[in-house]
Amino acid sequence: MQFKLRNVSFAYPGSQTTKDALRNINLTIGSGQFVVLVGSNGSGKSTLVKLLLRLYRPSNDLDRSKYPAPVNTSGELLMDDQPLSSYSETSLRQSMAVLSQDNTIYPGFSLGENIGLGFSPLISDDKTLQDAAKKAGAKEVLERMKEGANTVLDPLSKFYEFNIKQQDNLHPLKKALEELRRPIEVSGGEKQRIVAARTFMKFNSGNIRFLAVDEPSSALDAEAEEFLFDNLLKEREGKTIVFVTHRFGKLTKQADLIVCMKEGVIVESGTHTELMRNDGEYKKLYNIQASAFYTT
Ligand SMILES: Nc1ncnc2c1ncn2[C@@H]1O[C@H](COP(=O)(O)OP(=O)(O)OP(=O)(O)O)[C@@H](O)[C@H]1O
Repeated sequence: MQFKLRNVSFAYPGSQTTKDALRNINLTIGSGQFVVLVGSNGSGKSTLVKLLLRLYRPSNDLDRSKYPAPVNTSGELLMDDQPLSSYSETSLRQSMAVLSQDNTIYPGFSLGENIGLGFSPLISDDKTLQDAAKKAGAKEVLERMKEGANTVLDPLSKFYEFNIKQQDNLHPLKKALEELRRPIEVSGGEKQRIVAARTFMKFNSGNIRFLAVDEPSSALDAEAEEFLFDNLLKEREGKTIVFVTHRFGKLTKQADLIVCMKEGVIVESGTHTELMRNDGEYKKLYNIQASAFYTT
């Protein structure tokens, strides 16, 4: 999947900020390229990813008969040389996968189903579920639970008590009720692993041509993060991948293209070696992180 952005500017509807979230973005992402977006907080990385996923659109790219034009947005966004807006929502959702900071576990579904929803035709296929869980580091989470993949964190059930006196703590049904009401808690990092497994499950459709990864690892420990990122890159097989990260080093060194953003504009782009030769923003950010590991 190839993307071309031509003079794309974008402001969030109703935004109170003085500058647009993206300004005059010109960028080509080649088919099968691994692109890493870096830059300081608020520089527009997530907004750019949301435009590629068509969660928002620049106004020239909209069918104006259907949408009122939002202010301050303009430009052209092409996917495989056609306006992104010309593709059906369904075909886009089927060909794109996203892993973001959102770690929603759907209530009423078991952990296994939460993973399986990534590709519902195989939701009951235990081997595929376990494989997806393993690649995301979620296997240990399932193994830790008494009921494994059948664990439901929030069953969305209501329980009523009749004829059990409040003060009768010895009543056997009272104890059973308390057990039923107790929510099952998992940590933020464990939730992120389950959600990541859902993305690996989605790859089973065989239709994914674009993967967007937007800082999904804020709650993961360093080992889990490296394991997840390595496994995501193993799924590359011709997919175009755009990765948003604040961590420099391993990922940026492997990238075909690093796009460095600041205050809504692209300030530099190139490979790690090229950008380290420039005395620009990327080198500055890289050196700040690297200095934390220097010995004094
Ligand atoms: N939903 C929104 N409504 C209004 N303004 C928004 C919204 N989301 C982001 N912004 C603004 O758009 C700008 C770009 O935000 P964006 O989230 O794209 O930055 P980012 O580079 O991904 O930041 P971070 O590294 O902190 O995740 C910021 O000024 C931000 O405040």
